[in-house]
Parts: sequence; C-alpha cells; structure tokens
Amino acid sequence: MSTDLSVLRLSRWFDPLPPTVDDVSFDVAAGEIAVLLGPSGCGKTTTLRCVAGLEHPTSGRIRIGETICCDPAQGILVPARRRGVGMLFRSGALWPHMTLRQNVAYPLRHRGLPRAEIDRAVTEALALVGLRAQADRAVGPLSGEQMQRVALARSLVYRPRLLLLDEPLAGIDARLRPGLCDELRRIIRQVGVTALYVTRDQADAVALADRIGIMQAGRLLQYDTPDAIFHCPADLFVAGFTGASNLIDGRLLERTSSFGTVQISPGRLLLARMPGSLSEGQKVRVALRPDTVQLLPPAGGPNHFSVPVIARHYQGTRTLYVLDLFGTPIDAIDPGSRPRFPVGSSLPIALPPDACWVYAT
Ligand SMILES: Nc1ncnc2c1ncn2[C@@H]1O[C@H](COP(=O)(O)OP(=O)(O)OP(=O)(O)O)[C@@H](O)[C@H]1O
Repeated sequence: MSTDLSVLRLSRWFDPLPPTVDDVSFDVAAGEIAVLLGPSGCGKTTTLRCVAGLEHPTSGRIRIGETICCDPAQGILVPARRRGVGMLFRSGALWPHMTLRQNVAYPLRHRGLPRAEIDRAVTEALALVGLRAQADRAVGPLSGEQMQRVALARSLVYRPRLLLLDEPLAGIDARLRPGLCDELRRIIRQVGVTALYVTRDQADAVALADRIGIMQAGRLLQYDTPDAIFHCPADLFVAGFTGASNLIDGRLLERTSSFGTVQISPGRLLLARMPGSLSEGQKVRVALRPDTVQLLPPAGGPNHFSVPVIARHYQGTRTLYVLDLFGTPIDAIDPGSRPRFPVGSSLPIALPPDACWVYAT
C-alpha cells in the first residue's frame, strides 16, 4: 500500500517550554487508520493540528499524498484549506438552528458546487452515518452521539483524502462507545479515506486502529500494529500503558536472540522476552500484566513457581489476588464469580515467557 500521510521528524516548541512534539516520525498507508494514544498533554493534538495546518511546526516535514504540506526548512507551508483534509473534533461545532442537511451541505456550498450535486452528496453522507431519514430536521434536539454523526457526515461530504479525528467520542456515554468505534471503522473503510485519530482511551484505540502510536512527553515511543504493541511493548512506559502493572526487578544473567534469563532473587530465574537490546549483567525490570499470570498451570515449562497468596479482592465476576513472588508483590486475575484460593495458601503459578517483558531500569 502507498503511503498517504508521512510525518518526518516533526517538532513543535512553545518557548520556553520543552518541546510539545519532539522529533516525531510516522507513516500512514492509504486507507489505514492510525491512532495516536497517550496521556493528557503528551502532544497528540498538537501533532494532529500540525497535519491539519492549524498549527505551524518548528521543524520537520509533513507530506499528504504527493504534496509536501509543510517543511519550515524549505519555507513550505500549505494553508489548512488547501490540504484536502476532513476534521472531526470533540465537539462537532454544528449550527443548531440549521437542519442536518444544511449543516452537512455547508462545506460544499462554501466550495460553490451545483445544487443537484450538493443534494446527492449530502444524502449519501447522511445515509452513511444512518441519519438520512432525519435530514430535514433541526440539529438542536439531537443527542451528543447523533450530533457527532452529523459532524462526521459533514467532514466526509467533500471526500477528503485524509480524515483527522480528535477524541470525537470523548463526551459520549461509555456504554455506546464500543459500538460507535466499530461503526466508525466500518464507515472509514467504506469511504476508503486514510485516517489519523487521537485519543487517551486505550479501548477506542484498539477497536479502531490498524496502527497505534504511543506518545509520552512529546515523543512517539512506539508505532506499530495493536497486536505488536500489546504483545511486545517497546519500553516500560508502553508496557505500563498496556496494563503491565506488575514490575519485578532483577539482573540479566544470559540472553539469546529475543529472550533473556533474569535472576529475580537468589536461585530464582525468570525467562522473559527482550523487546530491546540489553547486556548481560545489567540491572533490569520485568513487566507483566495481571491477566497473563496463570494460576494452577499444567505441569512443565519455564517460569513455574509456588507462591503464597497475601491478599485477595473479590470483584464479582473475577478475583484479584496479590501474590508474593520472592519478595515482590504481583497481581493476578482469576476470572469467575467465586474466589478459589484463601489468603495464606500456597499457589502454583506460571508466568509465560512471552508475556514477561524485560527492560533496562
Ligand atoms: N498554543 C500553545 N501555547 C503554549 N503551549 C501549548 C500550546 N498548545 C499546546 N501547548 C502545550 O502542549 C501541551 C500538549 O498539548 P496537546 O493538546 O498537544 O496534548 P494532548 O496530548 O492532545 O492532550 P489532551 O489529551 O489533554 O488533549 C500542553 O499541555 C501545553 O503545555
């Protein structure tokens, strides 16, 4: 697939602060959905605004399709209205006194298209978001979710080559969001537009993305498929962001190409995956998600231990156990509506080497 959006070494400084966007590079292939995910203030929106042309980068280059839209070193800066991008923000910013049809038609009227063509495009865009029947009603009484559907239709009506979305589901009831993410993905695919989406919500990101970029303090730490991010996080921050809250300190004794043997206490060894390069003898930290700890595992294989249960928190449909892994407390989740193991009992566990990730401390 060809690259439709290319962001190369993008930086944005707001003096005298540290850079809001710090040397960020990523590509989005034609028709793909890329999601920038990270905590508040990490620079996601600023990156998106630079792509939109609403913010001027300090350095770097942005290419949309065949056009270099900005490259400060060469004095190139294509204005936002000439970049061919559609945008959808947290609030759709619709005109409440106008009908759905009038709202969606606005960008086309602005472009001076013939009326019949506008009518056809607007009907098609409203059908795409499931609101064709309400086309001639006013926008005012619509729910927040319906308003975002109208705003999406408006951002797609002129067939942009790139769609930029900034937390468009942020104000919407959490119960509706999984379904809306699926629908948004279907619509983006159906239209065939390339999309860049920014969010703080991990669940939205995984549901939508072909590729996820994890950002922290202006830097893009990892840009990869959701599968790669969740199965081989590049560093401790990304691992933490994917829910790897168990952290076990140790020393790397031995390494093969992608796995290392970590001593976690005298005579206790842990085989763990090494996403980056590490040296033997180095102090390391192993990260592990509580849902990957296996309780009562079948016999055989590496990383089998017997550990005491030091606390248990019954949560209705699952129980969270705190286990003492040779001096380090680790959490383990046991699905099911009945707690099985009492505090003080000794529990056989396995920590699958694929799910234990080792990093430099
Ligand atoms: N115009 C500006 N002037 C000065 N500082 C700015 C400006 N725009 C952004 N910043 C700084 O950049 C930081 C990151 O902002 P940005 O909106 O890109 O983060 P974000 O990751 O999208 O956060 P959120 O999820 O809260 O929207 C802000 O906390 C602010 O310090």
